[in-house]
Amino acid sequence: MAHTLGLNQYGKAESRVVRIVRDTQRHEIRDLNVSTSLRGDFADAHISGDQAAVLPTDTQKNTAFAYAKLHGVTSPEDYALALGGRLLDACPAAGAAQVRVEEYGWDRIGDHSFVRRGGSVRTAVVTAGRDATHVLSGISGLALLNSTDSEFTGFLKDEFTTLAEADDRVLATSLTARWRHTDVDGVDWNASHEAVTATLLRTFAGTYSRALQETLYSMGCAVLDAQPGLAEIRFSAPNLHHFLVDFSGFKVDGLSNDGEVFVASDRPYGLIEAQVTRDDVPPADDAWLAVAGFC
Ligand SMILES: O=c1[nH]c(=O)c2[nH]c(=O)[nH]c2[nH]1
Repeated sequence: MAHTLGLNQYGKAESRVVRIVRDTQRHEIRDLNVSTSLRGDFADAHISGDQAAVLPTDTQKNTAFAYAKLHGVTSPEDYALALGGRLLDACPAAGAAQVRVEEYGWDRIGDHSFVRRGGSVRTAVVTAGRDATHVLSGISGLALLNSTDSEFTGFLKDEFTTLAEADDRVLATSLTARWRHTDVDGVDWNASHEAVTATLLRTFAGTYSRALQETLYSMGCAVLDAQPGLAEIRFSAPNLHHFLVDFSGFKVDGLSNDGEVFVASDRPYGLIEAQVTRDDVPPADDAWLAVAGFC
């Protein structure tokens, strides 16, 4: 039976390219999800298995990261035009290079601190009992990122440890937090939620971090200090790793990566969870019963 190769294209999907511009104290961030596809005369790759015309998807991905530095990212369109042009030049068999970009927006909360636009969800859990009523307010999916002032060093090492000490890294999380109110009468719930969220953002942005653990504890202390009506706060914080892309193998003169281009990894992730309580307030296990996960 005769067969014909029909439409085909190939490329690397969903490279999570994070570009930080850190020429001054005030950093800029562009956070992209980049997919590339090449189309053209790739019949040999499919039919006879000859890959001579194929620019590997791995190379397409590397180019996407390299171009975040070499060309820069002033807009998804401009970056995609540059990357598409380069891929077409690099692969003579291609008749077209398609670059699809999704950009995640971040709003500034400090010189090197950002909160992801949209996405977070406000939560409330009320447990109305015969003797007491408990209110947990909260937020989930609050994505925060510091592009410097974060380190992770001095940790315990054993024969399986390969992690390098990092004295300047990206710290990013998608925070879930719940906080328990001591009093439930006469509370301006909206104002309270706004104030706690503002303290969380301000403390995340303003705290030098030696670990996400330390950052969470600082955020918890700051919230309890600012809000006398709160008994405790609990956090569940994935450590959303941003790995520095290694440009050292690329044959491009002068191309270095000084904390400017990262690959954002979604899994696996560290999961850092902590509770901070006010010393003089009794616990209320009822309030947390059947709240999923750590909080
Ligand atoms: O802030 C961090 N805390 C950890 O416990 C940890 N573990 C790890 O590998 N990286 C990090 N980062």
